[in-house]
Amino acid sequence: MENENKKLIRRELFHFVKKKKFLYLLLCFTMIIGILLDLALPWFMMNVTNIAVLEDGDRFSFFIWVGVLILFANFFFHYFDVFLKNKVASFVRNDMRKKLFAHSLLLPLTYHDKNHSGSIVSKLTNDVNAIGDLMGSVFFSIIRGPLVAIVAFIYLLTIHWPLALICGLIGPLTLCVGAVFGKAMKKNSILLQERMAKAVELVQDVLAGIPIIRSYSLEKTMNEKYVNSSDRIYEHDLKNGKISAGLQATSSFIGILSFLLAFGLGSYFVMEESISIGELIAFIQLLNHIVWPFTGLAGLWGQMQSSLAGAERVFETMHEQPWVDKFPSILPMNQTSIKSIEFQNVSFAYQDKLVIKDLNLKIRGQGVVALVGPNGAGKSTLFKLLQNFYDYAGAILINNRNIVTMTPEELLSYFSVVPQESCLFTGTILENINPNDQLSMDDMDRILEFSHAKDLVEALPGGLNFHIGEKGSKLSGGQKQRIAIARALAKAAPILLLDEATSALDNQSERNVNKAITNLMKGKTTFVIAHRLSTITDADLIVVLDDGKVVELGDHDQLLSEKGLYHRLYHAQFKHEDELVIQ
Ligand SMILES: Nc1ncnc2c1ncn2[C@@H]1O[C@H](COP(=O)(O)OP(=O)(O)OP(=O)(O)O)[C@@H](O)[C@H]1O
Repeated sequence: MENENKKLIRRELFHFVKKKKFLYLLLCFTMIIGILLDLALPWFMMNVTNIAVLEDGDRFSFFIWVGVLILFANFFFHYFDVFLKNKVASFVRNDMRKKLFAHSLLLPLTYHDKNHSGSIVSKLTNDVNAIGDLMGSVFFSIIRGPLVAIVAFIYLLTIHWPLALICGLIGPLTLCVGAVFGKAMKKNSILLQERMAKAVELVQDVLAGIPIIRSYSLEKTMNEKYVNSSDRIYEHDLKNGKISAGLQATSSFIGILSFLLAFGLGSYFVMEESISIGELIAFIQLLNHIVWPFTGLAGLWGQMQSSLAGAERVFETMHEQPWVDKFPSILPMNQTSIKSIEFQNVSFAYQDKLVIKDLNLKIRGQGVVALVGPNGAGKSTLFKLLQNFYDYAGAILINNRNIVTMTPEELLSYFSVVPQESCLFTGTILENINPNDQLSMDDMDRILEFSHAKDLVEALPGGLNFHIGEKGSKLSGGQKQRIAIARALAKAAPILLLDEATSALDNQSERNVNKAITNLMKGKTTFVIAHRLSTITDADLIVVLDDGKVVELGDHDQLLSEKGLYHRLYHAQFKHEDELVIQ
């Protein structure tokens, strides 16, 4: 299974190679030229030394020009090599980022329920960057090192094969060292990335809740959590440092050992006159290309493995089945009038927890339907099921059509939603009310008037172009809610889903917004989740939910006279309000 997974990831990564094959071919070309230039230097040193020993002035001046040529060619190809690798890496990062973000937007709510949003942030940053490095410099360095070593070894054989064979033993030795350290580095790098992802999740949680942190004096606790998280990162960082130090020290040991060996034996062969001084210099220079690629390979191998682990995390998300295959188109205006909405034996569980239990409910025509019930009864869940955000057992029908037979565009065009928390986006008021730029300024004017947000918008600097800050942080709770109501009005759908929509408003605003909502509700079907039962006494139908089931149904007076759960909830609330007044 794990191997299958690895194969799949390699195939995914290979897609990039196919997509950018011209760039990869160019990089292969610059790599080969780079290798030849690496080997040209020892060849140059050998010749210049031999010429100097022979005092051959004519050939010396020729080799000076060869040296200049090698120098500039090296500069030129080095520049292109690094530039092209960075270009590939940037392309891969950009491509992955865009695909991952788009895919995240299409993932079902079940995915977001199970995974912290910080994990997607971390995949979009750390993991995507690591994949970019892998597909650029790391990939080529891993190929280049052994290639250089093989070519250098062949060259060594041509200079003096017995010495080459003795020194060539260094290659497998460095490979073993690399394998040992590389394995340790891989394990630690994967843990390091996981720790970093956890730290991002924590930072995101904390920054989103700064006001609460302040109110509850949670600074110390949160700081301790972050310190703890950062210390875990530090531990793995330090361990990477230790492994890297061990690797470098051992590499250096083997490197120096090989030089001493080559120098000692080489000098002996020079005395025996089976090798020239120039050849000995070239030999030692070439040894570099055998020792360092293998020792460097260990670090690169570790880096590659941790990048592959990042790729695994990214592709895991990319392979999650999306809710819809492509972005739904901009929702059409839906003028359909609602004749009926029906829940038929609907059951639903979040993971293992059964939340809606064989629920049956039929609503006919337009009007206001209030959903009431204790916390956790399943009211908000019904809103989500109505929009088909989760799979469930049973059937939900709108105008006698099962909602699962509708396209997402068709289904969602039925609803305007005002959530409990207004859920505004960083940007201007205009961008929040009219995100798809569908409305004319006249429409906007009407909507602002209708939602009693006109005065509020006019009082803000820049009016509709006022920047509301992160999630509307520059607006009061009531102001945010009025903008959210205006956004719902702008959609003008036939079913309104109001989740405690007026809970954040002051009395005056609530009156204004209620007037707007009353206007809007005409000819529509409105579901209201209300905890303050005083706000829904006029509802056409009150549905009392308890533990995922409909336990009572009727209007306010009927339900009070039944003296059931609604009666208890209503009187408990009023008793509580009376107590508050008496105090
Ligand atoms: N995303 C989720 N994952 C797992 N369980 C959830 C999720 N959302 C809600 N629940 C659980 O489902 C149950 C019903 O939640 P729901 O939000 O529908 O209740 P509610 O009636 O709207 O409650 P409240 O009045 O407190 O807003 C609760 O027990 C809740 O813990």
